Amino acid sequence: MDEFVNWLIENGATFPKVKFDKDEDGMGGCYAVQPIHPDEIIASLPLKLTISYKLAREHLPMLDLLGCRAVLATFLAHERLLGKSSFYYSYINILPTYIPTPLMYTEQEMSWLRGTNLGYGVESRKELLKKEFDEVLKVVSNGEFINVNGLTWELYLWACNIISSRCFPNKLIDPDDVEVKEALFPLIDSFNHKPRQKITWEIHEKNELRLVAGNYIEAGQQIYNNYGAKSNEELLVGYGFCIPNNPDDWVIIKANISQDPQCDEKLDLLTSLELSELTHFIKRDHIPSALLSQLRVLVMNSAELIHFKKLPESVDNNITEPIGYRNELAMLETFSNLLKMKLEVLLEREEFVGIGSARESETARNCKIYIDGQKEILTNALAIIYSKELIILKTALNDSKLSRIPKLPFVCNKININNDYNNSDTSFNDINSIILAKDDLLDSLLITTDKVMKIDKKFSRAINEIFSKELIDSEQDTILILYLIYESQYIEKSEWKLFFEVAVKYDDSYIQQYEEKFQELTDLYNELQPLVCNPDVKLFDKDVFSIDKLIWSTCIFEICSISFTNKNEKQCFGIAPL
Ligand SMILES: C[S@@+](CC[C@H](N)C(=O)[O-])C[C@H]1O[C@@H](n2cnc3c(N)ncnc32)[C@H](O)[C@@H]1O
Repeated sequence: MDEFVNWLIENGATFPKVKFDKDEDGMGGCYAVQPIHPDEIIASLPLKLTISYKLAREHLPMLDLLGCRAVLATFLAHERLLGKSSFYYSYINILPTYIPTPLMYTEQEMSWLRGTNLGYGVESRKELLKKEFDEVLKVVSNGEFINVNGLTWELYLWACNIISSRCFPNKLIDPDDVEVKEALFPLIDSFNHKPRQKITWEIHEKNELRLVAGNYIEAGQQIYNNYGAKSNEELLVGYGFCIPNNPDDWVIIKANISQDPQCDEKLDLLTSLELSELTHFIKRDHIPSALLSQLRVLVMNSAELIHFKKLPESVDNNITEPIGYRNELAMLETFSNLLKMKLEVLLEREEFVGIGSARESETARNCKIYIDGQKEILTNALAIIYSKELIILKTALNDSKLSRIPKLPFVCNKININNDYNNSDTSFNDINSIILAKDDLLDSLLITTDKVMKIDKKFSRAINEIFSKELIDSEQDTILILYLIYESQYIEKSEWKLFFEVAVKYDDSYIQQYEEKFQELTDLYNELQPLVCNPDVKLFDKDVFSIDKLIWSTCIFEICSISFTNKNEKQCFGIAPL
């Protein structure tokens, strides 16, 4: 370390109140030897000591066609091979020889990341680097500048890890730099990271990089840098460590639309709404509103899609707000299922087995911090979504009690949601009680097979005659389609009188499109007709169960139904009657 300090001082670096030391775990860092005041320069480095991309390229012109990282990594590896004859020897000599990023993990260590986002990405990242290294080798083997035999994959990987764990943006010294490039600043890279630490990096008179304190630092305290608002995933990949309860942590969520039969149409709509970015970052207390907006489009049924696209570009089609109860409930259900799936994979992981060495226990510690953070963010997000679901269900029930039934299809009807909806917090801590409350509200609001079979004995008897017990579960959609026809005969007495009044009058271009499904529905009609009109079953008289009625009820079902998971984890269908 002394040699490094001398090299810095000889070359004009200043850091009068800084001492290099190790903490109780042996990690190197910088400590204040005297109090440091806000705005005081902690350290300054003459830019001639920078290892920049530009410098590396000047020394390695044969790598012209390769990217920034490849050039910088090759330069660093080359300087390390030069040993004492390198100008940077004193600096390279203090660099860690092992940086615990997942790129260096053994198979056993990698197994601890199984099921996480990182677990999927590391191998492909390594392959990419290996290809890049092969390219470098191909190019340098023709020149004399580089000690090709010494340039091993292990050395190249080390250089890549040094760059990811110590680099600063090249933009600092080259503001016109349009690409994202990196540069190494000896000394300035000796400070450890603390999230939200107040500190600034300043270029002085184009020849000096200064680290300036943002707050008071007592003598003896560690002086921290701020590597930026980095998640644990970024910190682990780039730097090989994680921060417990990292306030800048996130979980990455990618909306998957490829299976949707209306994928192209929805992607076009998302593009026109400037919502085509499918990758989102969920934070501890924040779900990006763009993700909710995007999911509203992705869960649209055909009727909602057609009607939404027809709306004039006005406040009416503001997708940043709920566009209808069905759509919103479907969106929240889809989102909560996505979160649950991600969470379950993490909860089902095996515990960290096979920890032997100190290195392994350090890796396991970091992996655990990362995974615990992911679990916590997912659980919080789930709680936020459930609380939104409760609000929307309560509002819907209230509207239904006040007979505020809008026109079909239920899309872009103004929903009066209070401000809590967008600011829903996670102040409750018992997720199970919220699931039960949600289930009760869903049960009160929706028309489900369980419910109609309970309240209508005649219908229930007939359905039990037609369908076996197992089929009643798997054919919930058919049963509800039959129920729509059945109940439309008794509108006056119906519990959902207002809904049926609106539904029987529904006849617009959308229902006409259903004529295209005529053949498919005729087949269904021919299959059902002998069963439902059977005099022993007595569900329908022959004249009631017509093909037109089946077209109408199938259409209403598709417009109004949602699929949801009840408290017993059973997948159910329900008709949202508003
Ligand atoms: C730019 S260096 C910082 C100074 C460093 N300790 C060194 O090796 O000179 C970045 C490395 O320091 C360590 N580091 C920085 N901040 C840390 C933190 N808050 N917790 C744990 N390790 C940290 C990590 O190993 C990281 O790869």
